[in-house]
Amino acid sequence: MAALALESVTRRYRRGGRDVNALDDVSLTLRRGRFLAVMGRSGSGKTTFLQCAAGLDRPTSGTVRIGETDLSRLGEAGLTRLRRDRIGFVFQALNLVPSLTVAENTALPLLLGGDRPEDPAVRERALAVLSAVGLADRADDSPLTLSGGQQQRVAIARALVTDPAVIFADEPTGALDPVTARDVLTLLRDAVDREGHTVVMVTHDPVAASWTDEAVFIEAGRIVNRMDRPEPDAVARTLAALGER
Ligand SMILES: Nc1ncnc2c1ncn2[C@@H]1O[C@H](COP(=O)(O)OP(=O)(O)OP(=O)(O)O)[C@@H](O)[C@H]1O
Repeated sequence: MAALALESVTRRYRRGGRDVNALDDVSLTLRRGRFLAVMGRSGSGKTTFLQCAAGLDRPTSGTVRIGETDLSRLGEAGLTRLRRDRIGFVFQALNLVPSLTVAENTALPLLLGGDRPEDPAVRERALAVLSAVGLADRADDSPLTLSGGQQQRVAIARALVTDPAVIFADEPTGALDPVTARDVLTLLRDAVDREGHTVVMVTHDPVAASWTDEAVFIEAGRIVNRMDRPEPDAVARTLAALGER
């Protein structure tokens, strides 16, 4: 079964007195255990794609499914629960809470879901995912004492903690140096290969895209190209060609 399926998804905005299709009739199916890159120039619709696919925004028309759940059938409370329990988010802005420890930040989706902080299973789960990202020894530190790359690893641990159906990452390496970016991409790749997770990553970077199984290229809200096993040079050429269309 598909982890994520979009069918004819359109998201229309009204801007300056006219309608703009930020997403225009997009269909896409992603199997479980796959790593997808979403690429395109600035303003092409990548963020809108991610927001519609992750239940942060509602399409004007079309359907989005996470597993068997049709998002359009969920009310606001149902969507909030789905985002908390079945989706993992990794953003460029790290969104860690400075007053909580690394372990508490990691466990946050569980705590928001009603698990009790003193429940030993909660800490155990947080430590398990922190050790998967190599940070178990920093569990009781403040995130403020971590480097940017380490903070991004905590964000990945937090995205993994609920064992979500899909992890959405928006430019997760955008603010990192190439070596640290490589560490973060290795973790996402491992989450797919070892744990069978499904990851959707928005990126501008052809090297980051080359860590994925498949890239889709968006232009003016439409998927205009797809590539299996993307290689950096081929991705860079395809991106450059988008600019020339
Ligand atoms: N809330 C909004 N109201 C009106 N227009 C919007 C809104 N959000 C996005 N758009 C428009 O939709 C189009 C796609 O925007 P989107 O943010 O999805 O692009 P993007 O590919 O993520 O860009 P970037 O790489 O710069 O983040 C743009 O033309 C943008 O101006």
